[in-house]
Amino acid sequence: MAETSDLVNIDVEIQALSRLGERLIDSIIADEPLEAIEALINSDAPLWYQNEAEGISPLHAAAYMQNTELVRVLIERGAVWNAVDNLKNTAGDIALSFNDLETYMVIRDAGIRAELLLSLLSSKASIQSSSSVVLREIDSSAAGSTEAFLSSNLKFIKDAYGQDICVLKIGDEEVGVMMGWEQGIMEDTVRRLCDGHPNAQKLKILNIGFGLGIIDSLFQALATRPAEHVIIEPHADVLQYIKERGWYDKPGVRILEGKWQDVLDSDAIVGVGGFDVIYTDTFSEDYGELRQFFERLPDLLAGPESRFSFFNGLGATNALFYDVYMRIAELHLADVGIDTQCLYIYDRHCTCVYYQDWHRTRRPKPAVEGGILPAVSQAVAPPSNVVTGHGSGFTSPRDTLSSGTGIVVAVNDMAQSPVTPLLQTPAPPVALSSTGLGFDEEAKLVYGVILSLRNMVKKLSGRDEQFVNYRTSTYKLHVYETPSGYKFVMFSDPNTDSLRFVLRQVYVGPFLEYVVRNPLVKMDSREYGIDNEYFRASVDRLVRGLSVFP
Ligand SMILES: C[S@@+](CC[C@H](N)C(=O)[O-])C[C@H]1O[C@@H](n2cnc3c(N)ncnc32)[C@H](O)[C@@H]1O
Repeated sequence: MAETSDLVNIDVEIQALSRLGERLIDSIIADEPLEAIEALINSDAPLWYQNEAEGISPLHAAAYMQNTELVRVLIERGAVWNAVDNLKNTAGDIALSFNDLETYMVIRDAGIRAELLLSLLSSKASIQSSSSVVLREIDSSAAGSTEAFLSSNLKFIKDAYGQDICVLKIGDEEVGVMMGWEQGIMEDTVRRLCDGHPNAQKLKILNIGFGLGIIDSLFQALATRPAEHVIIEPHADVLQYIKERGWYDKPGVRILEGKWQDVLDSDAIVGVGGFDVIYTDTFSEDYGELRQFFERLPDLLAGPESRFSFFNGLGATNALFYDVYMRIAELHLADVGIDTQCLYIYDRHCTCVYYQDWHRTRRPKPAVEGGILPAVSQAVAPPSNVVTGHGSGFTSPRDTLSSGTGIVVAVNDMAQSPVTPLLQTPAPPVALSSTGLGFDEEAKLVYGVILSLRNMVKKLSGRDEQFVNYRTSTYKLHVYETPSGYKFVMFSDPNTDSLRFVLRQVYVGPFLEYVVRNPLVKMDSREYGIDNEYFRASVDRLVRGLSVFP
Protein backbone atom coordinates (compact mmCIF):
# COMPACT_ATOMS: atom_id res chain seq x y z
CA MET A 1 0.00 0.00 0.00
CA ALA A 2 2.79 2.37 1.01
CA GLU A 3 4.62 1.49 -2.23
CA THR A 4 1.59 2.34 -4.39
CA SER A 5 1.14 5.72 -2.73
CA ASP A 6 4.89 6.40 -3.19
CA LEU A 7 4.50 5.71 -6.91
CA VAL A 8 1.49 7.99 -7.13
CA ASN A 9 3.45 10.73 -5.37
CA ILE A 10 6.37 10.35 -7.76
CA ASP A 11 4.03 10.48 -10.73
CA VAL A 12 2.40 13.67 -9.44
CA GLU A 13 5.81 15.19 -8.86
CA ILE A 14 6.96 14.33 -12.39
CA GLN A 15 3.81 15.84 -13.85
CA ALA A 16 4.35 19.01 -11.83
CA LEU A 17 7.98 19.21 -13.00
CA SER A 18 6.91 18.62 -16.61
CA ARG A 19 4.44 21.48 -16.36
CA LEU A 20 7.15 23.72 -14.95
CA GLY A 21 9.51 22.60 -17.70
CA GLU A 22 6.89 23.40 -20.37
CA ARG A 23 6.32 26.79 -18.81
CA LEU A 24 10.01 27.51 -18.81
CA ILE A 25 10.34 26.65 -22.50
CA ASP A 26 7.20 28.66 -23.37
CA SER A 27 8.50 31.69 -21.44
CA ILE A 28 11.79 31.54 -23.30
CA ILE A 29 10.07 31.26 -26.69
CA ALA A 30 7.75 34.13 -25.68
CA ASP A 31 10.89 36.20 -25.05
CA GLU A 32 9.92 36.96 -21.46
CA PRO A 33 12.39 39.05 -19.46
CA LEU A 34 15.40 37.36 -17.94
CA GLU A 35 14.13 38.02 -14.41
CA ALA A 36 10.89 36.12 -15.11
CA ILE A 37 12.83 33.18 -16.50
CA GLU A 38 15.24 33.19 -13.57
CA ALA A 39 12.27 33.27 -11.19
CA LEU A 40 10.93 30.13 -12.85
CA ILE A 41 14.30 28.42 -12.53
CA ASN A 42 14.43 29.47 -8.87
CA SER A 43 11.05 27.83 -8.36
CA ASP A 44 12.60 24.55 -9.55
CA ALA A 45 11.62 24.56 -13.24
CA PRO A 46 13.84 21.75 -14.54
CA LEU A 47 16.60 22.75 -16.95
CA TRP A 48 16.97 19.15 -18.07
CA TYR A 49 13.36 19.00 -19.27
CA GLN A 50 12.75 18.20 -22.95
CA ASN A 51 9.23 18.61 -24.31
CA GLU A 52 7.38 15.75 -25.93
CA ALA A 53 6.43 17.42 -29.17
CA GLU A 54 9.92 18.30 -30.40
CA GLY A 55 12.24 17.10 -27.67
CA ILE A 56 13.58 20.61 -27.14
CA SER A 57 15.09 21.75 -23.85
CA PRO A 58 15.17 25.28 -22.39
CA LEU A 59 18.68 25.60 -23.84
CA HIS A 60 17.37 24.70 -27.33
CA ALA A 61 14.67 27.33 -26.88
CA ALA A 62 17.19 30.01 -25.83
CA ALA A 63 19.44 29.12 -28.79
CA TYR A 64 16.40 29.34 -31.06
CA MET A 65 15.70 32.83 -29.71
CA GLN A 66 19.39 33.68 -30.28
CA ASN A 67 19.49 34.93 -26.71
CA THR A 68 23.17 34.55 -25.86
CA GLU A 69 22.81 36.06 -22.42
CA LEU A 70 20.07 33.63 -21.49
CA VAL A 71 22.05 30.72 -22.90
CA ARG A 72 24.91 31.77 -20.65
CA VAL A 73 22.60 31.95 -17.63
CA LEU A 74 21.03 28.55 -18.38
CA ILE A 75 24.45 26.96 -18.69
CA GLU A 76 25.61 28.52 -15.45
CA ARG A 77 22.48 27.16 -13.79
CA GLY A 78 23.16 23.64 -15.05
CA ALA A 79 21.49 23.26 -18.47
CA VAL A 80 22.59 20.17 -20.39
CA TRP A 81 24.90 21.28 -23.23
CA ASN A 82 24.60 18.09 -25.27
CA ALA A 83 20.87 17.23 -25.07
CA VAL A 84 19.50 16.41 -28.52
CA ASP A 85 15.97 17.12 -29.70
CA ASN A 86 13.82 14.73 -31.69
CA LEU A 87 15.69 15.69 -34.85
CA LYS A 88 19.00 14.92 -33.09
CA ASN A 89 19.99 18.57 -32.98
CA THR A 90 21.76 20.07 -29.99
CA ALA A 91 21.20 23.67 -28.89
CA GLY A 92 24.63 24.34 -30.44
CA ASP A 93 23.41 23.02 -33.79
CA ILE A 94 20.46 25.40 -33.62
CA ALA A 95 22.79 28.34 -32.88
CA LEU A 96 24.97 27.31 -35.81
CA SER A 97 21.96 27.08 -38.11
CA PHE A 98 21.30 30.77 -37.36
CA ASN A 99 24.97 31.60 -37.87
CA ASP A 100 24.85 32.77 -34.26
CA LEU A 101 28.50 32.24 -33.49
CA GLU A 102 28.43 33.96 -30.13
CA THR A 103 25.75 31.66 -28.73
CA TYR A 104 27.38 28.65 -30.34
CA MET A 105 30.69 29.42 -28.64
CA VAL A 106 29.04 29.71 -25.23
CA ILE A 107 27.50 26.25 -25.67
CA ARG A 108 30.66 24.77 -27.16
CA ASP A 109 32.78 26.11 -24.32
CA ALA A 110 30.32 24.63 -21.83
CA GLY A 111 30.77 21.30 -23.62
CA ILE A 112 34.54 21.53 -23.42
CA ARG A 113 34.38 22.35 -19.71
CA ALA A 114 31.96 19.53 -18.99
CA GLU A 115 33.87 16.95 -21.00
CA LEU A 116 37.20 17.90 -19.48
CA LEU A 117 35.67 17.56 -16.07
CA LEU A 118 34.20 14.19 -16.98
CA SER A 119 37.50 12.98 -18.34
CA LEU A 120 39.15 14.05 -15.10
CA LEU A 121 36.46 12.32 -13.07
CA SER A 122 36.65 9.15 -15.13
CA SER A 123 40.42 8.95 -14.71
CA LYS A 124 39.97 9.36 -10.96
CA ALA A 125 37.11 6.85 -11.03
CA SER A 126 39.27 4.21 -12.68
CA ILE A 127 41.86 4.65 -9.98
CA GLN A 128 39.26 4.25 -7.26
CA SER A 129 37.88 1.16 -9.01
CA SER A 130 34.78 -0.26 -7.34
CA SER A 131 33.13 3.02 -6.38
CA SER A 132 33.58 4.39 -9.87
CA VAL A 133 30.94 6.66 -11.27
CA VAL A 134 29.22 5.48 -14.45
CA LEU A 135 29.58 8.46 -16.72
CA ARG A 136 28.04 7.09 -19.88
CA GLU A 137 26.22 4.09 -21.13
CA ILE A 138 28.56 1.15 -21.72
CA ASP A 139 28.50 -0.15 -25.29
CA SER A 140 29.41 -3.83 -25.14
CA SER A 141 28.80 -4.44 -28.84
CA ALA A 142 31.71 -4.89 -31.26
CA ALA A 143 31.41 -1.19 -32.10
CA GLY A 144 32.08 -0.11 -28.52
CA SER A 145 34.08 -2.91 -26.94
CA THR A 146 37.53 -3.93 -28.13
CA GLU A 147 37.12 -7.44 -26.74
CA ALA A 148 33.83 -7.95 -28.62
CA PHE A 149 35.37 -6.44 -31.77
CA LEU A 150 38.43 -8.66 -31.66
CA SER A 151 36.34 -11.81 -31.35
CA SER A 152 33.95 -10.78 -34.14
CA ASN A 153 34.14 -12.05 -37.72
CA LEU A 154 35.07 -9.46 -40.30
CA LYS A 155 34.01 -9.56 -43.93
CA PHE A 156 36.18 -7.97 -46.62
CA ILE A 157 33.89 -7.26 -49.56
CA LYS A 158 33.28 -4.80 -52.39
CA ASP A 159 30.40 -2.35 -52.03
CA ALA A 160 27.89 -1.39 -54.72
CA TYR A 161 30.46 1.07 -56.16
CA GLY A 162 33.20 -1.51 -56.40
CA GLN A 163 35.09 -0.08 -53.42
CA ASP A 164 36.83 -2.32 -50.91
CA ILE A 165 35.10 -2.28 -47.56
CA CYS A 166 35.33 -4.27 -44.35
CA VAL A 167 32.19 -4.83 -42.31
CA LEU A 168 31.09 -6.71 -39.22
CA LYS A 169 27.66 -7.77 -38.12
CA ILE A 170 26.16 -6.23 -34.99
CA GLY A 171 22.70 -7.70 -34.46
CA ASP A 172 20.92 -7.41 -37.79
CA GLU A 173 23.01 -4.51 -38.91
CA GLU A 174 26.22 -4.55 -40.92
CA VAL A 175 28.59 -1.92 -39.55
CA GLY A 176 31.46 -0.57 -41.63
CA VAL A 177 34.84 -0.98 -39.95
CA MET A 178 36.84 0.52 -42.77
CA MET A 179 35.63 1.93 -46.03
CA GLY A 180 37.22 2.60 -49.39
CA TRP A 181 35.97 6.21 -49.29
CA GLU A 182 38.54 6.92 -46.62
CA GLN A 183 41.18 6.81 -49.38
CA GLY A 184 41.07 10.61 -49.84
CA ILE A 185 41.43 11.26 -46.11
CA MET A 186 44.36 8.87 -45.91
CA GLU A 187 46.05 10.46 -48.94
CA ASP A 188 45.77 13.89 -47.37
CA THR A 189 47.05 12.54 -44.07
CA VAL A 190 50.11 10.95 -45.68
CA ARG A 191 50.84 14.19 -47.52
CA ARG A 192 50.76 16.17 -44.30
CA LEU A 193 52.76 13.61 -42.41
CA CYS A 194 55.48 13.00 -44.97
CA ASP A 195 55.77 15.90 -47.45
CA GLY A 196 58.90 17.90 -46.76
CA HIS A 197 59.78 15.80 -43.74
CA PRO A 198 63.45 16.38 -42.91
CA ASN A 199 63.97 12.62 -42.69
CA ALA A 200 62.07 11.90 -45.91
CA GLN A 201 64.95 9.76 -47.21
CA LYS A 202 64.84 7.34 -44.27
CA LEU A 203 61.50 7.63 -42.56
CA LYS A 204 60.66 5.45 -39.58
CA ILE A 205 56.88 5.06 -39.60
CA LEU A 206 54.50 3.55 -37.05
CA ASN A 207 50.87 2.86 -37.99
CA ILE A 208 48.33 1.56 -35.49
CA GLY A 209 45.47 -0.39 -37.11
CA PHE A 210 45.95 -1.86 -40.60
CA GLY A 211 42.27 -2.02 -41.60
CA LEU A 212 42.17 -2.17 -45.38
CA GLY A 213 45.80 -1.15 -45.50
CA ILE A 214 44.96 2.09 -47.30
CA ILE A 215 47.35 4.26 -45.34
CA ASP A 216 50.05 1.60 -45.18
CA SER A 217 49.93 1.19 -48.97
CA LEU A 218 50.32 4.95 -49.31
CA PHE A 219 53.32 4.93 -46.97
CA GLN A 220 54.84 2.17 -49.08
CA ALA A 221 54.18 4.17 -52.25
CA LEU A 222 56.17 7.22 -51.06
CA ALA A 223 58.88 8.44 -53.43
CA THR A 224 61.41 6.97 -51.00
CA ARG A 225 60.15 3.87 -49.24
CA PRO A 226 60.18 4.10 -45.45
CA ALA A 227 63.37 2.74 -43.90
CA GLU A 228 61.24 1.17 -41.18
CA HIS A 229 57.50 0.66 -41.32
CA VAL A 230 55.93 -0.90 -38.24
CA ILE A 231 52.25 -1.85 -38.26
CA ILE A 232 50.35 -2.86 -35.13
CA GLU A 233 47.23 -4.95 -35.72
CA PRO A 234 45.38 -7.31 -33.35
CA HIS A 235 42.41 -8.69 -35.30
CA ALA A 236 42.88 -12.27 -36.57
CA ASP A 237 40.87 -11.66 -39.77
CA VAL A 238 42.82 -8.51 -40.60
CA LEU A 239 46.10 -10.33 -39.91
CA GLN A 240 44.99 -13.04 -42.33
CA TYR A 241 44.17 -10.34 -44.94
CA ILE A 242 47.64 -8.85 -44.36
CA LYS A 243 49.28 -12.24 -44.81
CA GLU A 244 47.40 -13.00 -48.03
CA ARG A 245 48.64 -9.75 -49.52
CA GLY A 246 52.26 -10.44 -48.77
CA TRP A 247 52.82 -7.68 -46.23
CA TYR A 248 54.93 -9.89 -43.96
CA ASP A 249 57.50 -10.19 -46.77
CA LYS A 250 57.80 -6.54 -47.72
CA PRO A 251 61.27 -5.11 -47.07
CA GLY A 252 61.37 -2.77 -44.09
CA VAL A 253 57.86 -3.74 -42.95
CA ARG A 254 57.24 -5.33 -39.58
CA ILE A 255 53.80 -6.49 -38.46
CA LEU A 256 53.34 -6.56 -34.70
CA GLU A 257 50.42 -8.79 -33.82
CA GLY A 258 48.43 -7.48 -30.89
CA LYS A 259 46.79 -4.37 -29.50
CA TRP A 260 48.90 -1.21 -29.23
CA GLN A 261 48.30 -1.36 -25.49
CA ASP A 262 50.15 -4.69 -25.40
CA VAL A 263 52.97 -4.11 -27.87
CA LEU A 264 54.15 -0.53 -27.36
CA ASP A 265 56.64 -1.59 -24.70
CA SER A 266 58.05 -4.44 -26.78
CA ASP A 267 61.65 -4.45 -28.02
CA ALA A 268 60.33 -4.20 -31.57
CA ILE A 269 59.05 -0.71 -30.76
CA VAL A 270 61.57 0.47 -28.20
CA GLY A 271 64.45 -0.77 -30.39
CA VAL A 272 63.47 1.62 -33.19
CA GLY A 273 64.53 4.53 -31.00
CA GLY A 274 61.66 6.81 -31.93
CA PHE A 275 59.49 7.24 -35.03
CA ASP A 276 59.47 10.13 -37.50
CA VAL A 277 55.81 9.59 -38.34
CA ILE A 278 53.05 8.06 -36.24
CA TYR A 279 49.46 7.49 -37.25
CA THR A 280 46.65 5.83 -35.33
CA ASP A 281 43.21 4.78 -36.51
CA THR A 282 41.76 1.98 -34.43
CA PHE A 283 38.20 0.76 -34.07
CA SER A 284 35.83 0.44 -31.13
CA GLU A 285 38.09 2.52 -28.89
CA ASP A 286 36.76 5.60 -27.16
CA TYR A 287 38.33 8.96 -26.42
CA GLY A 288 39.75 7.68 -23.12
CA GLU A 289 41.86 5.17 -25.03
CA LEU A 290 42.94 7.72 -27.60
CA ARG A 291 44.03 9.99 -24.80
CA GLN A 292 46.05 7.17 -23.24
CA PHE A 293 47.74 6.82 -26.60
CA PHE A 294 48.48 10.56 -26.67
CA GLU A 295 50.31 10.11 -23.39
CA ARG A 296 52.64 7.57 -24.96
CA LEU A 297 53.60 9.94 -27.78
CA PRO A 298 56.53 11.76 -26.13
CA ASP A 299 58.35 8.42 -25.83
CA LEU A 300 57.36 7.18 -29.27
CA LEU A 301 58.23 10.24 -31.36
CA ALA A 302 61.86 10.57 -32.43
CA GLY A 303 62.20 14.31 -31.87
CA PRO A 304 60.75 17.77 -32.40
CA GLU A 305 60.49 17.25 -36.15
CA SER A 306 58.43 14.07 -35.83
CA ARG A 307 54.80 14.19 -36.89
CA PHE A 308 51.68 12.58 -35.50
CA SER A 309 48.13 12.28 -36.77
CA PHE A 310 45.02 10.32 -35.87
CA PHE A 311 41.72 9.54 -37.54
CA ASN A 312 39.36 11.99 -35.96
CA GLY A 313 36.00 10.31 -35.74
CA LEU A 314 35.17 11.81 -32.36
CA GLY A 315 31.54 12.88 -32.41
CA ALA A 316 31.85 12.98 -36.18
CA THR A 317 28.13 12.88 -36.92
CA ASN A 318 27.42 16.13 -35.09
CA ALA A 319 29.16 19.45 -35.70
CA LEU A 320 29.06 20.55 -32.05
CA PHE A 321 30.27 17.25 -30.60
CA TYR A 322 33.01 17.09 -33.22
CA ASP A 323 34.13 20.62 -32.38
CA VAL A 324 34.12 19.96 -28.63
CA TYR A 325 36.16 16.77 -28.99
CA MET A 326 38.54 18.31 -31.45
CA ARG A 327 39.36 21.02 -28.93
CA ILE A 328 39.64 18.57 -26.07
CA ALA A 329 42.05 16.47 -28.12
CA GLU A 330 44.07 19.60 -28.86
CA LEU A 331 44.23 20.48 -25.18
CA HIS A 332 45.35 17.00 -24.25
CA LEU A 333 47.90 16.93 -27.06
CA ALA A 334 49.23 20.25 -25.85
CA ASP A 335 49.52 18.67 -22.40
CA VAL A 336 51.97 16.14 -23.80
CA GLY A 337 53.89 18.78 -25.73
CA ILE A 338 52.58 18.36 -29.28
CA ASP A 339 52.77 21.74 -30.97
CA THR A 340 51.43 23.01 -34.23
CA GLN A 341 51.85 26.69 -34.97
CA CYS A 342 51.73 30.14 -33.47
CA LEU A 343 50.65 33.47 -34.99
CA TYR A 344 51.13 37.15 -33.99
CA ILE A 345 50.06 40.49 -35.49
CA TYR A 346 51.51 43.97 -34.75
CA ASP A 347 50.42 47.40 -35.93
CA ARG A 348 52.55 50.34 -36.92
CA HIS A 349 53.24 51.16 -33.27
CA CYS A 350 54.57 48.48 -31.01
CA THR A 351 52.28 47.64 -28.14
CA CYS A 352 50.30 44.49 -28.32
CA VAL A 353 46.60 44.98 -29.06
CA TYR A 354 45.62 41.41 -29.76
CA TYR A 355 46.84 37.94 -29.02
CA GLN A 356 45.54 34.49 -29.76
CA ASP A 357 47.23 31.16 -29.49
CA TRP A 358 46.19 27.63 -30.19
CA HIS A 359 48.13 24.83 -28.55
CA ARG A 360 51.41 26.32 -27.61
CA THR A 361 53.02 23.88 -25.29
CA ARG A 362 54.23 26.51 -22.84
CA ARG A 363 52.46 29.77 -22.96
CA PRO A 364 53.69 32.93 -21.32
CA LYS A 365 52.77 34.00 -17.84
CA PRO A 366 50.04 36.63 -17.68
CA ALA A 367 51.25 40.17 -18.27
CA VAL A 368 51.98 42.35 -15.27
CA GLU A 369 49.34 44.89 -14.26
CA GLY A 370 49.47 47.69 -16.82
CA GLY A 371 51.84 45.67 -19.02
CA ILE A 372 49.28 45.20 -21.77
CA LEU A 373 46.18 47.08 -22.81
CA PRO A 374 42.74 45.79 -21.93
CA ALA A 375 41.04 43.76 -24.67
CA VAL A 376 44.20 42.16 -25.96
CA SER A 377 43.47 38.68 -24.74
CA GLN A 378 42.03 37.47 -21.49
CA ALA A 379 44.28 34.46 -21.66
CA VAL A 380 47.36 36.53 -20.98
CA ALA A 381 45.82 39.52 -19.23
CA PRO A 382 46.80 40.26 -15.65
CA PRO A 383 44.36 38.49 -13.30
CA SER A 384 42.45 41.67 -12.44
CA ASN A 385 42.25 42.96 -15.99
CA VAL A 386 38.50 43.38 -16.44
CA VAL A 387 37.60 44.39 -19.95
CA THR A 388 34.66 46.73 -20.28
CA GLY A 389 32.98 49.18 -22.57
CA HIS A 390 35.03 48.74 -25.72
CA GLY A 391 32.95 46.22 -27.58
CA SER A 392 34.83 43.06 -26.80
CA GLY A 393 32.60 40.05 -26.49
CA PHE A 394 35.45 37.79 -25.51
CA THR A 395 34.47 35.68 -22.57
CA SER A 396 36.46 32.52 -22.45
CA PRO A 397 40.18 32.42 -21.87
CA ARG A 398 40.08 28.72 -22.63
CA ASP A 399 39.40 29.57 -26.20
CA THR A 400 43.03 30.25 -26.56
CA LEU A 401 44.15 27.13 -24.79
CA SER A 402 42.94 25.00 -27.61
CA SER A 403 45.23 25.87 -30.40
CA GLY A 404 48.85 26.34 -31.35
CA THR A 405 48.80 29.72 -32.94
CA GLY A 406 48.94 33.24 -31.56
CA ILE A 407 48.21 36.70 -32.87
CA VAL A 408 49.41 39.98 -31.51
CA VAL A 409 48.47 43.39 -32.83
CA ALA A 410 50.36 46.30 -31.32
CA VAL A 411 49.50 49.89 -30.43
CA ASN A 412 51.99 52.12 -28.73
CA ASP A 413 54.56 54.45 -30.00
CA MET A 414 57.96 52.95 -30.45
CA ALA A 415 59.51 56.19 -29.33
CA GLN A 416 57.60 56.11 -26.05
CA SER A 417 58.33 52.52 -25.41
CA PRO A 418 61.67 51.17 -26.54
CA VAL A 419 61.15 47.63 -27.53
CA THR A 420 63.96 45.52 -26.22
CA PRO A 421 67.72 45.63 -25.86
CA LEU A 422 67.86 42.72 -28.26
CA LEU A 423 67.02 45.13 -31.06
CA GLN A 424 70.67 45.39 -32.00
CA THR A 425 71.17 41.68 -32.41
CA PRO A 426 68.25 39.70 -33.71
CA ALA A 427 67.70 36.72 -31.48
CA PRO A 428 65.03 34.09 -31.46
CA PRO A 429 62.08 34.99 -29.24
CA VAL A 430 63.14 32.41 -26.73
CA ALA A 431 60.11 33.19 -24.64
CA LEU A 432 58.14 31.08 -27.08
CA SER A 433 59.76 27.95 -25.88
CA SER A 434 60.46 28.10 -22.21
CA THR A 435 61.66 31.31 -20.60
CA GLY A 436 58.48 31.72 -18.63
CA LEU A 437 58.42 35.47 -19.38
CA GLY A 438 55.30 37.50 -18.80
CA PHE A 439 53.23 38.02 -21.93
CA ASP A 440 54.08 41.75 -22.10
CA GLU A 441 57.79 40.96 -22.13
CA GLU A 442 57.35 38.24 -24.68
CA ALA A 443 55.30 40.43 -27.02
CA LYS A 444 58.00 43.11 -26.93
CA LEU A 445 60.67 40.55 -27.58
CA VAL A 446 58.89 39.19 -30.64
CA TYR A 447 58.33 42.67 -31.95
CA GLY A 448 61.95 43.59 -31.35
CA VAL A 449 63.17 40.60 -33.30
CA ILE A 450 61.06 41.30 -36.36
CA LEU A 451 61.85 44.97 -36.29
CA SER A 452 65.59 44.47 -36.16
CA LEU A 453 65.56 41.77 -38.81
CA ARG A 454 63.47 43.97 -41.04
CA ASN A 455 65.90 46.86 -40.59
CA MET A 456 68.87 44.60 -41.17
CA VAL A 457 67.43 43.25 -44.41
CA LYS A 458 66.75 46.77 -45.64
CA LYS A 459 70.28 47.92 -44.76
CA LEU A 460 71.96 44.92 -46.34
CA SER A 461 69.98 44.96 -49.55
CA GLY A 462 69.92 48.72 -49.86
CA ARG A 463 66.62 48.36 -51.62
CA ASP A 464 63.07 48.09 -50.44
CA GLU A 465 63.42 44.38 -49.90
CA GLN A 466 61.19 42.70 -47.32
CA PHE A 467 62.02 40.33 -44.55
CA VAL A 468 59.38 37.59 -44.80
CA ASN A 469 60.44 34.74 -42.53
CA TYR A 470 63.24 33.04 -40.64
CA ARG A 471 63.66 29.54 -39.31
CA THR A 472 65.36 27.89 -36.35
CA SER A 473 65.51 24.20 -35.51
CA THR A 474 62.28 24.45 -33.49
CA TYR A 475 60.09 27.07 -35.14
CA LYS A 476 59.59 29.32 -38.13
CA LEU A 477 58.51 32.96 -37.89
CA HIS A 478 56.49 34.46 -40.76
CA VAL A 479 55.79 38.17 -41.19
CA TYR A 480 53.31 40.08 -43.30
CA GLU A 481 53.24 43.87 -43.16
CA THR A 482 50.23 45.79 -44.46
CA PRO A 483 50.52 49.12 -46.29
CA SER A 484 49.15 50.81 -43.16
CA GLY A 485 51.94 49.36 -41.03
CA TYR A 486 50.23 46.46 -39.28
CA LYS A 487 52.51 43.52 -38.82
CA PHE A 488 51.03 40.05 -38.73
CA VAL A 489 53.45 37.51 -37.29
CA MET A 490 52.89 33.81 -37.24
CA PHE A 491 54.91 31.08 -35.59
CA SER A 492 54.78 27.61 -37.02
CA ASP A 493 56.58 24.31 -37.11
CA PRO A 494 60.01 24.80 -38.72
CA ASN A 495 59.08 22.83 -41.83
CA THR A 496 55.94 24.70 -42.74
CA ASP A 497 55.99 26.44 -46.13
CA SER A 498 55.56 30.21 -46.28
CA LEU A 499 52.47 31.40 -44.42
CA ARG A 500 52.51 34.95 -45.72
CA PHE A 501 49.41 34.24 -47.77
CA VAL A 502 47.64 33.13 -44.58
CA LEU A 503 48.65 36.29 -42.78
CA ARG A 504 47.37 38.29 -45.72
CA GLN A 505 44.12 36.32 -45.57
CA VAL A 506 43.78 37.15 -41.86
CA TYR A 507 44.23 40.80 -42.78
CA VAL A 508 41.86 41.01 -45.76
CA GLY A 509 39.28 38.71 -44.14
CA PRO A 510 38.66 38.77 -40.39
CA PHE A 511 40.77 41.85 -39.65
CA LEU A 512 39.06 44.15 -42.16
CA GLU A 513 35.65 42.68 -41.43
CA TYR A 514 35.63 42.46 -37.64
CA VAL A 515 38.21 45.04 -36.59
CA VAL A 516 38.51 47.80 -39.19
CA ARG A 517 34.80 47.86 -40.02
CA ASN A 518 33.69 47.31 -36.43
CA PRO A 519 32.61 50.65 -34.94
CA LEU A 520 32.94 49.20 -31.44
CA VAL A 521 36.64 48.47 -31.85
CA LYS A 522 38.71 51.52 -31.05
CA MET A 523 41.62 51.05 -33.38
CA ASP A 524 44.75 53.01 -32.58
CA SER A 525 43.13 54.29 -29.39
CA ARG A 526 46.25 53.39 -27.42
CA GLU A 527 43.87 52.49 -24.63
CA TYR A 528 42.35 49.27 -25.81
CA GLY A 529 43.29 46.23 -27.76
CA ILE A 530 41.03 44.89 -30.45
CA ASP A 531 40.01 41.51 -29.09
CA ASN A 532 36.45 40.59 -29.95
CA GLU A 533 34.75 37.27 -30.25
CA TYR A 534 33.93 37.50 -33.96
CA PHE A 535 37.47 38.33 -34.96
CA ARG A 536 38.87 35.61 -32.75
CA ALA A 537 36.41 32.99 -34.01
CA SER A 538 36.91 33.97 -37.61
CA VAL A 539 40.71 33.79 -37.36
CA ASP A 540 40.37 30.51 -35.54
CA ARG A 541 38.27 29.07 -38.37
CA LEU A 542 40.65 30.34 -40.98
CA VAL A 543 43.73 28.90 -39.28
CA ARG A 544 42.12 25.59 -38.49
CA GLY A 545 41.08 25.23 -42.11
CA LEU A 546 44.68 25.44 -43.29
CA SER A 547 46.26 22.36 -44.70
CA VAL A 548 49.31 23.05 -42.52
CA PHE A 549 47.15 22.86 -39.40
CA PRO A 550 47.25 19.20 -38.31
C1 LIG B 1 39.42 1.75 -39.18
S1 LIG B 1 40.58 0.52 -39.33
C2 LIG B 1 42.01 1.31 -39.89
C3 LIG B 1 41.93 1.70 -41.33
C4 LIG B 1 43.28 2.08 -41.89
N1 LIG B 1 43.68 3.40 -41.42
C5 LIG B 1 43.31 2.07 -43.39
O1 LIG B 1 43.93 3.00 -43.95
O2 LIG B 1 42.79 1.16 -44.01
C6 LIG B 1 40.91 0.12 -37.70
C7 LIG B 1 41.91 -1.00 -37.47
O3 LIG B 1 42.37 -0.88 -36.13
C8 LIG B 1 42.50 -2.17 -35.59
N2 LIG B 1 42.46 -2.06 -34.12
C9 LIG B 1 41.38 -2.02 -33.31
N3 LIG B 1 41.75 -1.94 -32.03
C10 LIG B 1 43.12 -1.89 -32.03
C11 LIG B 1 44.10 -1.78 -31.00
N4 LIG B 1 43.76 -1.69 -29.72
N5 LIG B 1 45.40 -1.77 -31.36
C12 LIG B 1 45.77 -1.82 -32.67
N6 LIG B 1 44.88 -1.92 -33.67
C13 LIG B 1 43.57 -1.95 -33.36
C14 LIG B 1 41.33 -2.91 -36.20
O4 LIG B 1 41.49 -4.30 -36.13
C15 LIG B 1 41.33 -2.38 -37.61
O5 LIG B 1 42.12 -3.16 -38.44
